[in-house]
Amino acid sequence: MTASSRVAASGEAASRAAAARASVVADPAGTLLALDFDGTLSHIVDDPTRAYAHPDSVEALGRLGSVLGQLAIITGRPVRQALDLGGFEGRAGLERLVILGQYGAERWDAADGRTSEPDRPAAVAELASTLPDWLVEHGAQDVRIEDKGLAIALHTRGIDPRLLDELREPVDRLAAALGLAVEPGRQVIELRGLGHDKGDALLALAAESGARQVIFGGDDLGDLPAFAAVEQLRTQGVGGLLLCSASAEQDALVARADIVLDGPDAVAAWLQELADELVPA
Ligand SMILES: O=P(O)(O)OC[C@H]1O[C@H](O[C@H]2O[C@H](CO)[C@@H](O)[C@H](O)[C@H]2O)[C@H](O)[C@@H](O)[C@@H]1O
Repeated sequence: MTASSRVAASGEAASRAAAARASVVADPAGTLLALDFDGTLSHIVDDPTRAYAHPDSVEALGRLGSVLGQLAIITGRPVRQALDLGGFEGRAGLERLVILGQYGAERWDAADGRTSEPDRPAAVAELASTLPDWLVEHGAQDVRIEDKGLAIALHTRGIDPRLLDELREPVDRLAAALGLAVEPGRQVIELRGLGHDKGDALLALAAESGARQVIFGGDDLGDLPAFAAVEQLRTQGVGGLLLCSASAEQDALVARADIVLDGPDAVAAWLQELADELVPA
């Protein structure tokens, strides 16, 4: 335990964390480690194109990848962005990394370097063409649009924080009219295709990899379905360890986490400790 990390308050969470960690150490090959990207592996920054993964986390993942059964990044980012910002491609130890992008709609396998992705939904294309005018009509012309192909994110970081709340109802109506899902996050609301989330993505990968224990770490609302997936797996006899990368912006994951870490620096320190334990120098 480092000075920058702390176990969640409840004794139950602490003993679950200790038991899950012992299972991981005893059976690394049966372990799936899956992590969110923004706010967990990378610090939150104003410019989404500059949210690089913490180098200590990437280094630790490279070591863990040689002993754990499966490593995964499960992110709202398109796979290509996660690869560019993470520096994962071609890195030693990450030969079996899987990236599940856009909340599980896209998949990239390091093993063959291939990406599978669905076509852009027609509703997202329609949204893209009407959104600039719609934002002006709603007094939100300063909102920054991030078009991710399968989804469109509306960023309010650096703008009056009340705008996000004010936009919520109109965005809900817009999404319902187009048949899109709304994905709220840290100073962002996304509109994306229906029918998948990080929980579905994690459950499918856990089944595919035959994981006997699953570690998942995240920081934001979009990670809650993955938390629920780990809770579900526990009821089926699969070990589960939930990490929260905590922030002043979002506390929804704290009460459900086994270990609460003070943001991406503490996540990196936790991964380094696990790598030191599992892969001694
Ligand atoms: O699932 P994630 O990996 O956590 O991705 C969720 C969204 O993250 C990005 O936005 C967030 O990070 C930005 C960079 O630090 C920050 O500027 C923004 O305020 C945050 O909401 C990304 O831009 C989105 O596309 C992701 O879906």
